[in-house]
Amino acid sequence: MAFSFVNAFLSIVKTFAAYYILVLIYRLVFHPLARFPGPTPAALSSWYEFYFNVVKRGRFLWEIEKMHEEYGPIVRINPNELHINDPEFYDELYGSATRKRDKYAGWMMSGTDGSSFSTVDHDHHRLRRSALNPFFSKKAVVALEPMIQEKVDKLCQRFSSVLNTGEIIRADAAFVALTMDVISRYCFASDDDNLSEPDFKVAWKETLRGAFESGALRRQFPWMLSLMKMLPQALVLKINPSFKLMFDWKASVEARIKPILDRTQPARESQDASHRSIFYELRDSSLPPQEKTLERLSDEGQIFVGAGTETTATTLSKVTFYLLTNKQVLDTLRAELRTVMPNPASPISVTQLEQLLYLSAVIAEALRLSISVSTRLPRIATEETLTYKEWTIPPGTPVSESQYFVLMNKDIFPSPSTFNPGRWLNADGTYNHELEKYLVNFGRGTRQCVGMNLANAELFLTTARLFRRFEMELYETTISDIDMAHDFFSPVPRLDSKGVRVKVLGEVKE
Ligand code: HEM
Repeated sequence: MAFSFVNAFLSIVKTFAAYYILVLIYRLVFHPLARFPGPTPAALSSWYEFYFNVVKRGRFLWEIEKMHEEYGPIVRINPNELHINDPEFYDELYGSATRKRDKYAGWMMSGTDGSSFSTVDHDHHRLRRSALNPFFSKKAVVALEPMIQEKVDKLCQRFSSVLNTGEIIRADAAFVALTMDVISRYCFASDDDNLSEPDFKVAWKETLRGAFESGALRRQFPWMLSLMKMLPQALVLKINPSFKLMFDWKASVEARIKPILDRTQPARESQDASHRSIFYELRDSSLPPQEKTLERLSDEGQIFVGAGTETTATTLSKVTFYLLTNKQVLDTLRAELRTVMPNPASPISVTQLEQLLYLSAVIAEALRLSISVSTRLPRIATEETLTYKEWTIPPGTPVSESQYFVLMNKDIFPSPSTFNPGRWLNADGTYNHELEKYLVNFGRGTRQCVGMNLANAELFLTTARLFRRFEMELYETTISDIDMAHDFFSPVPRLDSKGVRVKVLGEVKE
């Protein structure tokens, strides 16, 4: 009996080995992507990417960079995907309302299938997105401004409260608290007031980071998510405790949306306010019932909380670091701010601030260096055959670009690692609008960031009000605390960084 069991086992192993060898031969010789350039190990197996993204933790981006250096602007980065490094091809790849692009299901492993962000099909995405667009128009964000101002007031109070105390503020965590409170209030009409937490609830930053990082693991084992959903949570956590972060995130959003759908929320706090809260409006919208379930809206909510916080907060951390290490830039900025804010605490609106060219240049440059969404963003052209230079791309192939390669392109942005707001201004002092085409942080095409106007409002108001009012210096913070060392979807600096820390020295005199 034992003997036949061993034989059976060996036969299974041999069959699998033979099958796998055939798969490898197919990928290398007969696959539609076989003629595309790239390293053989990447063409053979997705374990190549797994090694760099999971074992080495978010390092595949730099492997892709090396591939482009060796093989040119189009490379096969794994058995099924192509990556292009060409800023001029960006708009073509990301399509438009009429040039349809699906997302790549094999890439969308965020566990939020119901969100607009994770919606694979172009047309289905249009339906979901059309329900969200009105909340993020310029007009809607202007209506939201009093609430954003209130949150920036609170941020300033926290900075003011440590004056003369010697206490250090963890600015990166403060910015996550700010953006988290803003988006939560807008989505759910309530927030956790993270800005009042002594440590700005820095654990949230870790939660988001952990959830983003685990995406690479889920992409390698796509069955993992379905299995996780079937098993009791306690068991999943025993097997892999790192999923706790994702569960916490999901649970916290569900806990906010359920009472809205059940209509058990005590009062619609923002009912009479100038703005509408997103999830109340989605509940009452004309979306079909299957688009209004707790599960689908929780997925949407999870993405709002994730996408609307770390991205903007990272840019504010960059602003802080670069202004505090470039006195001349800070002085020039303050001189410009004085023209619209005669006193450090003068009231100011986003519309007024957006007229300031130097402030606009500082924010554009901080955004550029933020590489906000560092991961590649694959798309599939569904109704046309994409061609790139002499290459005809086989229909159905996921093709991506990465904003990192555009934002750090030395032909477009000479000395790309240098913080130089001046590059956004022409010699005659006007704004260099030609460069804006390459500021791709918010993405392009129909999937472009829905929260762009909100993010800009947060960036302009926070930068102006904080730096017009406070004299600050960095505390034990170096470039390695903000420079991307890992790509976990969003950029992450060295893992033992203690964040961007500042000392508030005083209030600006005039
Ligand atoms: C500096 C700040 C921000 C940057 C750089 C940024 C960047 C991006 C990018 C690149 C995408 C497209 C991802 C893709 O192609 O798959 C995106 C999508 C999205 N962003 Fe932002 N984002 C920022 C702030 C925000 C804010 C404040 C919100 C809050 C509402 C937000 C909500 C979203 C949502 C919901 C999506 C998915 C949109 C869709 O697929 O239709 N983002 N963002």
